Amino acid sequence: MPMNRTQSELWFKRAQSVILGGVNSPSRSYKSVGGGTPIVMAKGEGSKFYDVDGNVYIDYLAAYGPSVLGHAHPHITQAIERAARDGILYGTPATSEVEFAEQLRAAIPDLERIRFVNSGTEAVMTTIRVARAYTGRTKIVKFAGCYHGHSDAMLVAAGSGPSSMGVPDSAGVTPSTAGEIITVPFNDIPALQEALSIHGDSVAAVLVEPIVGNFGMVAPESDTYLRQVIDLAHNHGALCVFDEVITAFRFHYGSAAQLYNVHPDLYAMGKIIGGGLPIGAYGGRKDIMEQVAPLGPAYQAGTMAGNPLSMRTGIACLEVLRQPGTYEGMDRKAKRLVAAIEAAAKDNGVAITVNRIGGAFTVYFGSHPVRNYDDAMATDSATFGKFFHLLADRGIIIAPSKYEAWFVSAVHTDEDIDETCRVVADVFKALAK
Ligand SMILES: Cc1ncc(COP(=O)(O)O)c(C=O)c1O
Ligand SMILES: NCC(=O)CCC(=O)O
Repeated sequence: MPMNRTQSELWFKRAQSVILGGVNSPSRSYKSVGGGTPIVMAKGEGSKFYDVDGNVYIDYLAAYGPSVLGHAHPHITQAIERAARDGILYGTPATSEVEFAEQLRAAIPDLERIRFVNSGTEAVMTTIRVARAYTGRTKIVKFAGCYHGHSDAMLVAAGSGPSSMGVPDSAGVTPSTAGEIITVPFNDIPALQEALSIHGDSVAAVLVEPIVGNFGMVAPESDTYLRQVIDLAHNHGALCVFDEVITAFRFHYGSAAQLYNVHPDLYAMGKIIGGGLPIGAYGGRKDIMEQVAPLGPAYQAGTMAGNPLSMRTGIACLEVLRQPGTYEGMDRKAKRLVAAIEAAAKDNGVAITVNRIGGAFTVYFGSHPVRNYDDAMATDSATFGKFFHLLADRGIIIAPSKYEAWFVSAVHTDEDIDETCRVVADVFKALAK
């Protein structure tokens, strides 16, 4: 029995007549999966989504990362209720921002000083400004296919949504802004060396997703890669900024930098640390952060920055993530799911490559290893599109793009995984037909 999606169709039609493209973020459209009407959700509870037609789905989209505790987690809901009773926005200093910053620094000691903002975009955008202020230089080295939000400078060779929409280099970005960005392939030290040997004197920062999440999940190829990236930046008088918007608190209670035992100068964060509420944060070395007003000459501000609602929800999220076994559970469940995906693909003669890091993974259609953006682009988009729709029609939600990840959350049950394994077996059978 095909799912009835009549109400989704009606709502999406209504959406398109008032919201541009029917979506508030292009990634939510089905443009890169062969089209179709995006499913309109009515409710989330635990690991499940309920759409406006009453269909139930298991959610591996996790709102593109933040929903590490699933939907309506009681501890999060309670924190929101309590915070709402105390007033959600002060425009003054408040205790919650101090407590939250202390907890983040306790987990990631490199965050000597922190600032809260409202999105990952803002966090990265500001680290760039701070790096420029500190070094007196203008250029930024980024890695092709990494996505760092939608600030002008970051829309050069951007993976994720921009790539999925066919606009990795956005219109509306001035040539002078784009000209400040130097792009090199990920996992390629000689290319970085070459770029820095040409432009090194004018580079303010090398900016990297330490574990990439935006041309799918791609880890550094060697344990020393990130150390080499940082050392090369420093050898040329540049800073190194880690964009940990996806990775912070994703794989363990802390940063990706800690997994590789390295220390970037600045970090950008977002997503998980807000427990589902809007948030971004940046921080790092005290002498660098002191560039920012009121202590220094670089400006960054925000009416909503550090609002008690996001702070107290973030604190509540960290409280749950600290519970023993949380990350082991996500890793174990994702491992089991990936094994089932690989077995189903093999049984049906469908060539796939899966990159998994802990509870996050990407299924690429192709047999070649995916270690950079070019490799990800070379995977089969049409088959991914079919895969996406076959899953959705059987009650499994993942991101509608081959450049994103499945996120197993702390609240996916073993039964969810069992059910997903069954669906996946069926989906690969259908793909092979
Ligand atoms: C690595 C990375 N940096 C920055 C961003 C931008 O964050 P936001 O969408 O909260 O602005 C994202 C995701 O969107 C991301 O994946
Ligand atoms: N990994 C990329 C994103 O999380 C982007 C979400 C969005 O643009 O809606």
